[in-house]
Amino acid sequence: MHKYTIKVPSSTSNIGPGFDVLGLGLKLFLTIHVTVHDDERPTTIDYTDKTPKGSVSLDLEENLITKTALYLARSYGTTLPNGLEIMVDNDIPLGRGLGSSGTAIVGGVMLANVACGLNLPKERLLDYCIMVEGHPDNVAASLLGGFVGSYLNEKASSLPPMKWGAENTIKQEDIPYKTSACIKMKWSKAIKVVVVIPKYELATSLARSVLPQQYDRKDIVFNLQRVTVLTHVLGDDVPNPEVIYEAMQDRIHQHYRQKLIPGLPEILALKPGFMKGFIGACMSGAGPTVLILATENFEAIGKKIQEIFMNYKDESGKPIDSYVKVLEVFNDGAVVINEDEN
Ligand SMILES: Nc1ncnc2c1ncn2[C@@H]1O[C@H](COP(=O)(O)OP(=O)(O)OP(=O)(O)O)[C@@H](O)[C@H]1O
Ligand SMILES: N[C@@H](CCO)C(=O)O
Repeated sequence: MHKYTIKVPSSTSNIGPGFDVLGLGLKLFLTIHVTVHDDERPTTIDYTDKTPKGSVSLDLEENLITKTALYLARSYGTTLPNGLEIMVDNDIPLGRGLGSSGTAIVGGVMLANVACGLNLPKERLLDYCIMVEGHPDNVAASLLGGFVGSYLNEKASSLPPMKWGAENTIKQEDIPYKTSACIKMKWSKAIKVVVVIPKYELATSLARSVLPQQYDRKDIVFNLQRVTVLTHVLGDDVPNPEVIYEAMQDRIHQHYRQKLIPGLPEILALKPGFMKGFIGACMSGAGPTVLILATENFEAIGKKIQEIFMNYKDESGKPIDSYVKVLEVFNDGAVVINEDEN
């Protein structure tokens, strides 16, 4: 019997105007403990108490980690072996905009890569992650770590949605190579991330469904200008809050999604100077979590955003409760740690 652990960082994405482009790995992890037994017992997956019972399926064909692993394995003509005892310890809240689905997908490809002895490079694993997730921002940040920008090449963006299950297996040679280009960019050590996480879920699929199919040219140019400037100024050793704040503005997604996140318009309107250390606020991924960039005073800023959320009501008519996390950027991406041979 031997053991190994797969550790995958969560991510935030978009960071304002960088819709489906920008991602940032964060020190909040999905940890997958794998015990490889020497017998042919059926492979199983389970979760620690951090994941509410019933919130995820334990069926290997339904669970996002294991079904992603099966998707990769089957494309290479193999499958997950028997004898695996998988225990998942997840610190990332589901459906909150912290890339939980992206980390599960990355965890799944890393699992198949080790369990099936595929030994594929991360560049190839990313192709599979993008086939599953459909957009590169979260999975690139969780797989590679750090502050990343990605584009999908024409092949990837014109592919039909992938289908689950053995009957829909696609051979690996038919899964496009290099579906995206990813670059890691500098993130200023002076800029910390505060996330305020409402206690309700917002499915990314719903948050994407409210976006328009077409945009005015002026809105596209508005975002292009800002995402270009933003990717540079977030690397400045001495951040300029006024420039970063303006570069964080967006006209592609946040405006259309604010009806799904009560309180968001008031939070997005907060400007540098509203509190010491505050730079700007935006949605984290598809929400409902709010991402705040700040240089100091992190807990106090988070508390103020919590108070704003409390002035609004959720679907049940109750004040919106939330919790605050101050998170460091994680630069190393997903890793496999071999435990001692028993
Ligand atoms: N560790 C996990 N194990 C199994 N399934 C998971 C795991 N993490 C996420 N999922 C699946 O992904 C769903 C959440 O994905 P969704 O894209 O809606 O939100 P998110 O990824 O948390 O937020 P965002 O994509 O905006 O960052 C969960 O409801 C669950 O079905
Ligand atoms: N860019 C994606 C991130 C969600 O994971 C979106 O905003 O829908």
